[in-house]
Amino acid sequence: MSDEERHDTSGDPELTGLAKELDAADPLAFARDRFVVEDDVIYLDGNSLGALPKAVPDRIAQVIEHEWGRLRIRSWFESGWWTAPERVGDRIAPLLGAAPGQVVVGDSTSVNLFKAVVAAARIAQRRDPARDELLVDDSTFPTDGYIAESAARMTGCRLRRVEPGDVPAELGERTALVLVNHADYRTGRLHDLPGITRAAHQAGALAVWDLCHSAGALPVELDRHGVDLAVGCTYKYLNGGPGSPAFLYVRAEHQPQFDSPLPGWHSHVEPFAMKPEYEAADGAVRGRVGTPGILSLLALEAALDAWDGVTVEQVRTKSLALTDFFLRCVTTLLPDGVVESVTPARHEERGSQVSLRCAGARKVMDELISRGVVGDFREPDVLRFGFTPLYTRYADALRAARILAEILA
Ligand SMILES: Cc1ncc(COP(=O)(O)O)c(C=O)c1O
Ligand SMILES: Nc1c(O)cccc1C(=O)C[C@H](N)C(=O)O
Repeated sequence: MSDEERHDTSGDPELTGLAKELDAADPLAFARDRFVVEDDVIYLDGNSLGALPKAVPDRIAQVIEHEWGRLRIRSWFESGWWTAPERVGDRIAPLLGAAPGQVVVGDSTSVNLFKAVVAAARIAQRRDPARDELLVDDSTFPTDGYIAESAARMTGCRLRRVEPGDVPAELGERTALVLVNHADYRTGRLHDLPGITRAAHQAGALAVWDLCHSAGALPVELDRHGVDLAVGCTYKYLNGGPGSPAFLYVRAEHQPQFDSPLPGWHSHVEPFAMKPEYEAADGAVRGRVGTPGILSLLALEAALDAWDGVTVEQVRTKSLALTDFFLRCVTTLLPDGVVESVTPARHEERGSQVSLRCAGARKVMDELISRGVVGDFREPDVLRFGFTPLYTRYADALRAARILAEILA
């Protein structure tokens, strides 16, 4: 008898058998070994901070000892530090459905949001000076709203918060841009990126997307859907580490008009000429500002090795299967009515997390964490469980649901 069966106190051996079958047939099972994960902790918080990829510590030790310790200043060019923002951008690009040369990595998501929103407003206003309205997702992660508010003031616009589903109806001839979170951080709802982008274009506006909760979790297909600008963090499903640099996507056709509100010297056409006059470089480089945090950037680059031989389509298939299975376990094992899923059941509307509303959610999450199930609590009453297909097993989903059932029994 296996450990799992011996501990099968749920009275539901069917779920145990199913988890075992699903794990045995999982084409991504091999990827778990690429991460530092323990068998006695179920980590369902990769949508906040991804687990540590095993390739990172050795690579960072080498960068510190050799590139920084010995080569020192020479590493900017001899070790490829200078071009790392574009190089790492091109590593991430296929996961976003972007052709090379459109993604640059550096700064935080908040800073990239600022660049993207101001630059998009400037592009829209250059086409039509009467465009003075920014539409922002009213359920957005707060930083986007704060930044957009400031960007609106800077560009002489006014900000209007609208529900993502209402964006098509709310667009008008004064709309400069819409800014929407692809997946809602609280509920895990996936918004209609192709439809909202299309509607924005039909109204003559630009579409800017925050991909923090979708990059590395599902196919985004930025080029195919005509997205204008996008940003996202790399410390969630891309596992780049705490504070790892964010990415900025500027569609190739907009790059010549991309007028950065933060035109630092790393975005200059001739940075080492050190001229007083600013002249923007071409291409994705234009999205850079100043000296990037090289250790974090190179940690992210090493972390991306965890994707070798893995497609984002495979990740999406497993993510939906994992979240379906977790929801089934929750429905089967928990007493009726103690939790309510606020994550859409329809696959087209679901990101890679399950959020359950529950009375006393904060205390329940504390208890889950003390019993080795790490998710997080989000105001006001949400238990949030993120599923990272590269290292999460179906058996983990089942065990998490069982422990939740024990707590809520
Ligand atoms: C949708 C979204 N945008 C932005 C951020 C954060 O931005 P930053 O990395 O600048 O803190 C987060 C998470 O922290 C997020 O979930
Ligand atoms: N970015 C974070 C941070 O700097 C500290 C703690 C948590 C985070 C997060 O990523 C929060 C996350 N974006 C969320 O969706 O809630």
